Amino acid sequence: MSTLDTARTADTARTADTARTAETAGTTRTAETAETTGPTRTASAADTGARDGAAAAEISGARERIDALDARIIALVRERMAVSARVQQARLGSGGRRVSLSREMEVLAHYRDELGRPGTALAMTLLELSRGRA
Ligand SMILES: O=C(O)C(=O)C[C@]1(C(=O)O)C=C[C@@H](O)C=C1
Repeated sequence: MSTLDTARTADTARTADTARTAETAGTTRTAETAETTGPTRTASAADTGARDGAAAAEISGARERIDALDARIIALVRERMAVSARVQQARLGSGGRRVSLSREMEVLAHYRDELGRPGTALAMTLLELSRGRA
């Protein structure tokens, strides 16, 4: 099995797991419930940088949502890498090249138009990951 195949198999399993986890987090755990459903303790001011308990609880809840969003983003990045690998294999298998510079310019322009200059950097990182040279 090639490295890409192995990566894809792992990706598929991880994507499904992460999607389920994110879904559960999104539907059952909100900023309001996070502090009461936490494992053993509520957020302290020291953990969050907040100066009172209410702010600490709000920050703690928001951080749980951010963690859930990050898990979904990472799953999507892995899914993107798997789809990109298929495109590259199809092109290489037909005698073409791994890289399509004109398509990369389109992807970069899309992210720049949506997110500005940092969007270009983000797209470059995604392309680097997707080309398998990270
Ligand atoms: O769209 C393609 O032709 C791809 O190969 C996918 C992709 C990408 O990840 O977006 C990856 C490599 C190419 O250089 C261009 C784009």
